[in-house]
Amino acid sequence: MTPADPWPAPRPAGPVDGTVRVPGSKSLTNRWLLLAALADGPSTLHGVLDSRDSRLMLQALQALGAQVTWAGPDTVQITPLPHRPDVGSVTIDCGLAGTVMRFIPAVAALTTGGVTLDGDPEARVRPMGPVLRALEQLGVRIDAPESAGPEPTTLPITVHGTGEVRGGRVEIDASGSSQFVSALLLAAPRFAQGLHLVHTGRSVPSPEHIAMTVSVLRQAGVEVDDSVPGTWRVAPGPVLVRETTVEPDLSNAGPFLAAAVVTGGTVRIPDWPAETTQIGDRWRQILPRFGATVSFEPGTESTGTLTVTGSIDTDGTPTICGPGEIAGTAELAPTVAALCLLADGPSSLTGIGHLRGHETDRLSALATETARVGGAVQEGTDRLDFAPVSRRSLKPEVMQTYLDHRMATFAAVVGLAIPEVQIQDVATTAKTMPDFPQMWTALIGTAQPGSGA
Ligand SMILES: O=C(O)C1=C[C@@H](OP(=O)(O)O)[C@@H](O)[C@H](O)C1
Ligand SMILES: C=C(OP(=O)(O)O)C(=O)O
Repeated sequence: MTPADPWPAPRPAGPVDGTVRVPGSKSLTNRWLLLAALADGPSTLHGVLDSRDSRLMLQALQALGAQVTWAGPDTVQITPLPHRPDVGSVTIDCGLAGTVMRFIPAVAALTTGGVTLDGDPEARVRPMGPVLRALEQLGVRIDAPESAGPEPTTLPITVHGTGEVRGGRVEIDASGSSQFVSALLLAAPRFAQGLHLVHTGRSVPSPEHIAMTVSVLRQAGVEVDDSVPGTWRVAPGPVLVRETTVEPDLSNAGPFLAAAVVTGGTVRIPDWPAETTQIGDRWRQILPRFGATVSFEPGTESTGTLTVTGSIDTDGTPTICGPGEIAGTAELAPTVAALCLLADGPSSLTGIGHLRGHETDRLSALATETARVGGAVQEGTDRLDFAPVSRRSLKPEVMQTYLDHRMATFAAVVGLAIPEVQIQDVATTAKTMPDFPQMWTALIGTAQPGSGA
């Protein structure tokens, strides 16, 4: 069902009390799909996310010669790319998916033909230079329209694969995105000499996502040495996926957990992995800083239920502590920012400059939307500093989402505390969570009248 546009953000009648099953992780889905396409035999993946980004990844891998069958709503069977497939001249739509536009060029280099990658207009400003320069250092020819100059840094590009990538040592500056590193590591077992990747810049953002890449490669039997900080060595060799299950998306669990904090209610997320490389596991440390109680109850051997309960004042009003400084939240930043906007004390999100290269310039978008509803924030080059304002002074507005799924969920969390907020283009959440409007409405519907948000 197409949601209304603008969409009236549901307002809870009191504290929410619900259990939310979140779909598969975007980052794990797209890594497993890619590895299955490079594997030595067919694979079956369970818990696969069905969203715009994962469909784009599947279509890209199919264009490069993989065979894909949906065997259930979240189960996909994949027959890998043949050896050196001749794909002719193909165009791949990357949409606005960082994982597709950054991860696919190295896979395209393993085919023969001309593979053109393009995407949404907003994708054409997302940085990709370091991935392209690295592939060139490894002997891959890449070209782009003349207007892009001799060293293209953005879409559209064409990869002219020869069916083989030499591999070996390569240096890149990955301070703009961890995806530059992940992109090269994921295809590296199929490079003739494997890969010795050295990062030369400032720190790499989202280190959790690189740890995730290393972890999935190891689970697929690939030898990876990450013992030297800023350096990764991947041995050439077979990729063995066979059968695996994707964990739920803990980043996308964030807005639902935040609803417990904002309303002083309780939200449970089942199937939470006991151990994970997902950055969303940091909710366990982040949410207590806003006054919430977080508990984990083991269920199966490897998963349990995460429960978050927001804090309530003596007079029954939900309270959100000002957490002070929170560093390096990466893709969690928009949800954390919504809590900072509503918090009773000051807070700063630091080390998030690279969010300017996400689906939109998220620092600027978060600052603009915070100010739109009457929140107080200062935008720095790589930080946001929030000052507390009274909830009563916040204004109902139509919040803009900039084609960014996490700006839509940011607005939904803010909309819990301000009557009559509307969200422009909530459907943009289809990038990673197509059912968000229904799931959100169902959770907010669990709120019972009483002390309210
Ligand atoms: O590899 C991945 O799956 C991702 C890496 C991160 O990118 P950045 O390092 O650009 O933040 C993250 O923010 C993005 O949502 C997904
Ligand atoms: C930055 C994000 O996505 P992408 O994979 O497109 O980089 C995100 O989901 O927050």
